[in-house]
Amino acid sequence: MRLHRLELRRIGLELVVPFRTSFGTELHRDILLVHVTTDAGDGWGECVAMSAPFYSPEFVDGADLAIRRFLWPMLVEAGDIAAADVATILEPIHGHPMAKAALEMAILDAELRASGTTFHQLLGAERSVIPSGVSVGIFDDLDELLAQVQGYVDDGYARIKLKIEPGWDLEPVRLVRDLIGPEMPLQVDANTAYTRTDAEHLCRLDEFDLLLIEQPLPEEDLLGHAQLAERSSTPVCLDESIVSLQTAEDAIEMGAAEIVNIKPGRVGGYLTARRIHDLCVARDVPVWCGGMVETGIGRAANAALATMPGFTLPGDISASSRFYARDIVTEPITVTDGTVSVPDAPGLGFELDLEFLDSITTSTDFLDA
Ligand SMILES: CC(=O)N[C@@H](Cc1ccc2ccccc2c1)C(=O)O
Ligand SMILES: [Mg+2]
Repeated sequence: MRLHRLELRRIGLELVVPFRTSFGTELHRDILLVHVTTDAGDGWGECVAMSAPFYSPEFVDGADLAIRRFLWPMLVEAGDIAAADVATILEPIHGHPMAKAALEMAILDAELRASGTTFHQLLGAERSVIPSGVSVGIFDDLDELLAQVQGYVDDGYARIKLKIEPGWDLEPVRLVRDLIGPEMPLQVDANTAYTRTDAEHLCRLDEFDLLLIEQPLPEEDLLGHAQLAERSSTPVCLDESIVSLQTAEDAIEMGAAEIVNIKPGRVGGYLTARRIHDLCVARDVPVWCGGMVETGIGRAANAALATMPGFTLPGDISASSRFYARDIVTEPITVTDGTVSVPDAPGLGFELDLEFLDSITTSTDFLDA
């Protein structure tokens, strides 16, 4: 297809509850959406970069500039392209996976809509519902945490994930395990907050029968994660460390990743995410779909991806209402009996509520091919 125009649209959304992790507290999302117009129709993508580089090196203003200065001109220069070509065309640019993923997403959405295909049909997936997990932040006090967790249990989520950090780990996990009982799946996510010297302390989480411990150490520390995996009976799962197919392969080879959290934005796009899924299936490594507090655009695409067979663990594809009072799509994602129904609209699986979208738009800019 031939690219005609790119719209860079920034929107602002308040979170229904502050979302606190080991790297900070989010109250508001400043989100970059990309809208591509082509000779075959148009498509939308969502950039999952946060406002500041506390989760990974990218941030929304940087992604915006990388798209304007480098990524969009390279795609235009390439002429007649398909979504499957985007990652290769953008290969010369180091990093910026979330910016790249947003553009690939928009082109993929346009391609799928033009052919009347849904994303999960393209992926060849059999499932039409997926188990839904929820990510629970850090709170000022334990009572608030337990009230929030009880609410999600009542909502019927299939799995609880707790954010932890030094000073907020063993006790909250113990209390939540007592609250939800021994059967309910429970896992933790440290977002790189610990160091290798915390290994013995982290092994004390083994008593709570967790599904996994997610990214306890810094993203560069594959060896440290492999050493922890040796000592801990709780499987080690990587998130921030897995930035490409290569790092996924190396992490698995080193024993640093017993489970992988797949996030299309973090690895440069949905098509690379699919390849990482295929690698993990070949290596018998369970995967699940992580979340980046997406709008219904990313949420729909993630739900389709999570229908693939290797996604054997509940992901962080929660209901839109977990984070937002109102979503920008006409069919917000909802959770019923612990599952999300995979959207079956053509394209990535959403239609935009353009009136609401316009009401929360903070800037719009157009780049012609
Ligand atoms: C659902 C979940 O825990 N996501 C990330 C961390 C995270 C947390 C907060 C965020 C706020 C704004 C944008 C991205 C964010 C990502 C994770 O798995 O590590
Ligand atoms: Mg994580």
